[in-house]
Amino acid sequence: SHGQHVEYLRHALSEAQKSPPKPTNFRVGCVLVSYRKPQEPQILSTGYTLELEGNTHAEQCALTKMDEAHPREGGLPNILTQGLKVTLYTTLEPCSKRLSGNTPCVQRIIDTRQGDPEGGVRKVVFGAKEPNTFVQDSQSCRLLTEAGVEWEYIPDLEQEILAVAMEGHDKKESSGAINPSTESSSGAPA
Ligand SMILES: Nc1nc(=O)c(N)c(NC[C@H](O)[C@H](O)[C@H](O)COP(=O)(O)O)[nH]1
Ligand SMILES: [Zn+2]
Repeated sequence: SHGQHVEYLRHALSEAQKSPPKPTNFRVGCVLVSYRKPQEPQILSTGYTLELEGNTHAEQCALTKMDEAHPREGGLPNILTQGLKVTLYTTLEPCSKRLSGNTPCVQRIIDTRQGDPEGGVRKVVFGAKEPNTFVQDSQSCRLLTEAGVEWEYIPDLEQEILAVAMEGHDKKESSGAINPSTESSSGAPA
């Protein structure tokens, strides 16, 4: 339900807050949730940007941690079985291009579905579109749809999500900022 989606996006946002601010990426949080029991969804894994060693993304960390927690089950396609009915929550739309050239998270999400079309990550819920700071015109949603992965954009927390995501970016004076010297001299309330 919408309320559940917002609840898990808020959980993902609390994960994003753990990420060290950097000007070269966004601070993102991710939560993997199983809806095997629709009335009692279960958190399977969480991740945040740079949580794991290297230049890692939040979704990448949540998926890798899930894989590493089940070392003898032969990889995510076998771990994320269709019975688990997995939804991946991420504060920011998953990437489909990374300036570093590392594997985009959309590819990592699609790769969890090898073989069993009902398995792997079945749905992605995100709380904000990727700002055009690094890459423009994200193809992520089209790629997910083409791969049979449902997705849903829930904008309820978008402003908070973007503020956290861009914490490490230099704060340019926003073009619309009211500069006191341009205020009317009358000082009368506008
Ligand atoms: N969904 C998402 N989760 C993240 O954890 C993260 N950091 C980004 N960020 C997207 C942004 O487009 C890339 O961070 C830049 O393109 C730089 O690429 P690298 O991150 O250095 O590979 N996006
Ligand atoms: Zn990514």
